Formats: sequence, C-alpha cells, structure tokens
Amino acid sequence: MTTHHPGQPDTSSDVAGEVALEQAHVDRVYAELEKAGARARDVEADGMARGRTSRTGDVRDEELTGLFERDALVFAATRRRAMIDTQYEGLVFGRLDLGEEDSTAAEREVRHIGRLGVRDDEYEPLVVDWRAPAAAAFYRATPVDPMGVVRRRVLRCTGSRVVGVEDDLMVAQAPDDIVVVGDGALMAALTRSRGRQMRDIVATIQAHQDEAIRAPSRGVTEITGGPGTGKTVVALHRAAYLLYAERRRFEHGGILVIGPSAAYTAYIERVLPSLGEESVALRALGDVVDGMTATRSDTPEVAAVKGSLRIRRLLSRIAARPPVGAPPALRAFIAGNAVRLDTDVLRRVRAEVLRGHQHNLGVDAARSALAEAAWRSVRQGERSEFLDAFDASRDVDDFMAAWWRQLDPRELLLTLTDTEHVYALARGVLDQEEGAALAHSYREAVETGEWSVADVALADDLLARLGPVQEAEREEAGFYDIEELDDLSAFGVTDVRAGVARSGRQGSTRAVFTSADARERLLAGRLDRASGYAHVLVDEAQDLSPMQWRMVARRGRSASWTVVGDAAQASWPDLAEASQAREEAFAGLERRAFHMDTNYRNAREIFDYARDVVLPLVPDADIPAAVRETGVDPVDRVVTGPLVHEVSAALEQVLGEVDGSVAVITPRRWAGRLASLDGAGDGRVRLIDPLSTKGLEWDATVVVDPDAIAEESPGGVRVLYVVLTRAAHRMHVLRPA
Ligand SMILES: Nc1ncnc2c1ncn2[C@@H]1O[C@H](COP(=O)(O)OP(=O)(O)OP(=O)(O)O)[C@@H](O)[C@H]1O
Repeated sequence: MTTHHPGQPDTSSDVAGEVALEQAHVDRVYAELEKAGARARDVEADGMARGRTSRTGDVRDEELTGLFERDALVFAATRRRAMIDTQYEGLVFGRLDLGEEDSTAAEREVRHIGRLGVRDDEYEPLVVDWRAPAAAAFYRATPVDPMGVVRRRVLRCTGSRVVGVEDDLMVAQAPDDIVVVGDGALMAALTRSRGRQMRDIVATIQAHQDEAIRAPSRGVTEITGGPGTGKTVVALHRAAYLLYAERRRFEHGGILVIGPSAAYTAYIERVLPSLGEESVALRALGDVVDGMTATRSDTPEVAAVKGSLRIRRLLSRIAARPPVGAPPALRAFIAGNAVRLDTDVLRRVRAEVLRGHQHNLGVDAARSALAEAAWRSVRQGERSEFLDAFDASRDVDDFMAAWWRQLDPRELLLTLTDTEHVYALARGVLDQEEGAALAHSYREAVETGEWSVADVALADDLLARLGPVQEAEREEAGFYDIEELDDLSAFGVTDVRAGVARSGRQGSTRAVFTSADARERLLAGRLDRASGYAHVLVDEAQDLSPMQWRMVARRGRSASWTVVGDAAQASWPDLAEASQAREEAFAGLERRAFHMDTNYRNAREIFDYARDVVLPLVPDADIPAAVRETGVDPVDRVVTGPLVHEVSAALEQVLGEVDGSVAVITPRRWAGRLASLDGAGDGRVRLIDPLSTKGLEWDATVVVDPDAIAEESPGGVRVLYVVLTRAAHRMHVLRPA
C-alpha cells in the first residue's frame, strides 16, 4: 500500500533523519504526559486530604459536599492516570501532513494521531485521539480521495522510542520538502509473529474497516466476511469507538461482547484495555447468565435438541408442573371445617395463577387462590373469618412450603436425568432417541458436575418463565454454600465453580471436581435476572443456536447491535431456524451491512488449501482474497508411525520456522494420546479441540486427522474450514493411516 515518491528513494539517512524528527515530537508528548500524571496524582492526594475527618472521626457537614466533589475529582484523575499507564506503549502511532499538493511546509498542518488525546499548556493538541473526527482522515484518505492529506505516516515505537516510520503518499507528486520512507506498515504488522493474545490494530486500520468501526451505533450493524478478514478486531475497535463517541450512553447502559468460548474471550480480552476501555462486559456463550458458567460441549445430536426452539415446549411443561415432592392434595382444618382440595382442583389453581404470575413471584397469589378454592368447597360461616383462618393456618404453611416452593431453573433441568420423565414431558416434541440422548446428557452433567454450554440458554429460558428465586430461600442457599466451601477446602479443593476455564488446557477442567456430590456444585451460587445493555456485540454469530439468540436478546431488549459472522464457518446445523430467532431479536431495527473481503491472517498458500477443501461442499462460501505470500505450501501427509512421534516431528519443524505460538488441533479421538504435547516448545505449543479454535489464530498449526474433525463436528466440513484457516504462516495436516 505504500507509494514511494519516485524522485526520492528512501535511504538509511533519510529514515534516520525522519525517525529523529518524530522522536523529538514523541519526547514532547511524553514530557507533557509526565506533567499530566503528576497533576493527576496531586488531585488524588488533594481530594483525599479534603475528605479527612476531625480527630473524633466525624465528618463535618460542610465537608460532605466536599466529599462528593472529591469523589468525582479523584475518580476522574485516577481514571486518567490509569489510562496514561495502559496507553504508554506506542502512544503516538501516526501523523498526517495536511495541505495542498504544492504547499510549503509553513502552509501545511501537522497532526499526530495516538491512543489518547494530549494537549500542551496552551491547550494546543500534541496528539489527537484515534477516534476523534480529526483522526478519521488517517484511516480514510486514499490517493483517489486524499481528504486534504499529502502524506500519511505510521510511527513504529518500542515503549517511548520511535524505531521506524512508514509513509503513504496521497498525492501524485510529493511537495519538494516532503520525504517518503518505509515499506508498508500493514505488511509489517501482518508478518509479525502471533502471541497468546490478539493485539489492537489502531496504527493500521484500513479504510473499509474504518467505515464499519465508525458507523452510527443505532439499529443493527452487520459485519460479514470470510476467515481472517479482521471481523473480530474491527468489531472490538468499534466498541472502543462507540464508548468514545457516545460515552454517556454506553457507560451507563454498557456494552456486552459475546464470543463463542472461554478460549476466545481469553484470546481477545486485552484488546479493549489496550485501547483504554475497561468498561465492557466480555462473555463466552457459556457465561452469559450471571451465576452459571459452562465450558463443556454436548454431542452434536444433543446440542441440536437443546438449541432448537422445539425444546421450549418441553421447558414450558416442566415449569408448569408441581415441584418434585409436592403433596397431591391439601387437607387442613380451617375455622372448624375439614378442608380437602384434590389433585384436579390444585392443578386448576396452579394453571390459573401461572397465567398471571411467574412461579417464583406467584406465591402470595397462589395462597389467595387456594383460599378461595377452599372457601368455595366449604361455604360455612363467615367468608372473611374463613379466609383469615386460612391465612393463619400452620397446615397451609406446611402445604405451601412443598406445593409452591421457590424453584431454581437448574434444579428443574436436573429432573431430566430420568429417561421416563423426559419421555413424558417430551411427548409430541422429541422422538424416543432424542429424549433418551437428552436424559443421558443430564446424567453426564451430574457425573461431571459441569453444565454444558447449551444448558445455559435453557436455564435462562426457565429463569424468564419462573422469575428469580426469592430472598428468604436464597439466604439459606448462601449459608449452605459457605459450609460446602469449608468442607471442600478440607479436601484440598481450591475452586468449586463448575466449568471454570483453567489456563485453556484441554481436559484439565475436569480435575477441579473432587467432591462426591456434583449435584450440589451444579446448583451452587445463584442465577440472576438478565441485566440490559445499551449495545450488544455478537461475534461468530453464525454459531448461535435459536435458544442462544433468545438468551442474548433478553440482554439487549433496548440495545443497538453489532453482529459479526461468516455462515461458511457455522457449527449450528439449522441456519434457517437460527436466523428466524435472530430476526426476532432485531425486529423493527434499522440495518446496515459491511462486508470484508481481504484475508489478513493466512498466508495465501494456506488459505488456498482451506478454500479447496470447503468450496466443493459449501459452494456459496464467502471466499476472501489473501494478501500475503510465504512461498511455502502447507504439508499434507499420511502418517504411519506412532501418532505422537509424527506430531512431535511436525512441531519440531514449525517451531524452528516461526517465532510465536503454535497449535496442535485434534479431534476428540486422538486428544488423550497427544495430551503430553500441550505446553511443549517452552510453552509455545497448545493442544486444542476443533470447536475451541473459533476466532483464534497461531503462527503455525498442526492439524491432526481432518476427516475425523469433519465427522465429529456438528458443522462437519464448516468446522474443518475453521480449523484450516487458523495458521498465519505454516500448516501441517497429518492423516493417520
Ligand atoms: N488493518 C489491520 N492491520 C493489522 N492487522 C490486521 C488488520 N486487519 C486484520 N488484521 C489481523 O488479521 C487477523 C485476523 O483478524 P480477525 O481475527 O479479526 O479476523 P476474523 O474475520 O474475525 O476471522 P475469523 O472469522 O476467521 O475468526 C488478526 O491477526 C488481525 O489482527
């Protein structure tokens, strides 16, 4: 993308001179920041002093207003200082020279672009925040539409030291006093090695990406494109942009970012803080509902049952049933009358109350309805006396405690371990095979103490039907939790949260469970009602099941949306049903769409290989153009020796060829045999299952048994396509004979 000025080939002395010039400006900026940092510290110290109390410890009245001011001041100062700390590295990364093509230096304006805005004592801008309108030309200017820019310069820095500059000329002929150096900041960024976490791209955002980043927040913004086209990174920069451009709105309502897995959230979690934004809720699909965390995945058959809207009929039936252990009839002595309400009456009362109330909030209504039914069955004496006596009755208290107790959605899901019970509930909804598989999956939950990711959306659906569990019972549950924790710690258990992701290593989540009673752990903590967000950003949106769309929609009832995805990478089999649920979430909102068609991740040789695998089976896949070549084709070979040796040999080769991270991607069937390779190469190698690779990337990958990956995965070849597009520089595909 760099255009060298033909008359002025860059020489090392040109580069050194330009670097020195930029260094002088960057030094000024850091000096100014030092001053600002010191000022912020003073404000913090001053604010603290203002709140100091008299010797008796009382705060004087007139000090109270001061305290509020103090809080506001200290908050702003602390925030600014934290921002300066996180933004220190590479704070200034760009420069625009603005003016006419034939302008002189004196006529041109120089504008530096950085991670945050900095002004000098005279309030003159030294650096413009990349999200400010004045910075837009840095990303948007092209030789066709230069937007007043003569030269765009990217500064490469290490800490506060400028180590290089790269220029793009926006006019055909540079003015005589302008030097143009460098060979492409974008290529430099794409060629570098990948670490464990995604990095921000503020210095090299491309014009078409910038359009999506700065699009208005209203309605629904859809970003589509094939693998590696920067959808995720663009969406995250958009979140940072929206927080800047509409801070008031989004700081209060908040932005929710949803990704497919815990591995994905761990991968992207540094991007927003590196852009100075901490106030975003980042959640994996198994983590969307407060109080529940899941990382386990179901078999494709079970996932299809739990994700489909059909399951709602089954859930509505469970929610309407009397709790397990509820007495079949009510017998009591009320105001001298023997009262007996049979099963049929109780069923009618329950149905009637549930028409107007959520179960957990309906206990008073249920008791009143029962009292009326009892009165109708007796009609002796004074009505009001009877109702008072009913209200005061211990028998009724005991009955209600069992017949209409508070219900935790997870407890209802655990009743599905019983196959016969599932058959009864699923009549007309699931066939026998599906019902049996569903029951089996809950027995698995009880065995492992882990919910599956799909269960979270089901619990959320039940929570919306039942309402939140009410306080009295919660306190008891909380008390119980503490006892449980003490108890477990005596056995050396350090963490009892179900399904907590541990350092991303496969299989190690299971090691958390050592207590005998997994059921208690499945029910630990409390589920909370969905809180609403002002903006919801969904990545890998093609993978959300219809039930997951409904769960996400509950958190975005009055939100605007950014939705990112690629249908060809879907692991959810019924795209039509998912898109219907998604349309319901967006009903009535205005839409805008952006399409990304350049693959920045994969070397062209690697992407061509992946394309040839997917196209025969998914002819309408959205195929981007890969911009970078390495001259090295992927290796694809049949292996006959012991698998762990073959994979080790491939690893040894790629570890020597790339500097950064490497993944071994294996289907379930070989995972045990290859477990020892996780952490090899001084921690550079990670062993990972196919589905967990969504959204991630490595310098090199070793893909084991591609046919098995396609067979074992719910999305078949689409998931294999995801796997084959994770490597930036090198890929080996090994096929066990
Ligand atoms: N303008 C850019 N400058 C530098 N790097 C970029 C730029 N755009 C994208 N990239 C890099 O390209 C890679 C792929 O980006 P990203 O993961 O966002 O793609 P994606 O479209 O979400 O991919 P997938 O759908 O395969 O998960 C990342 O390493 C990202 O940093």
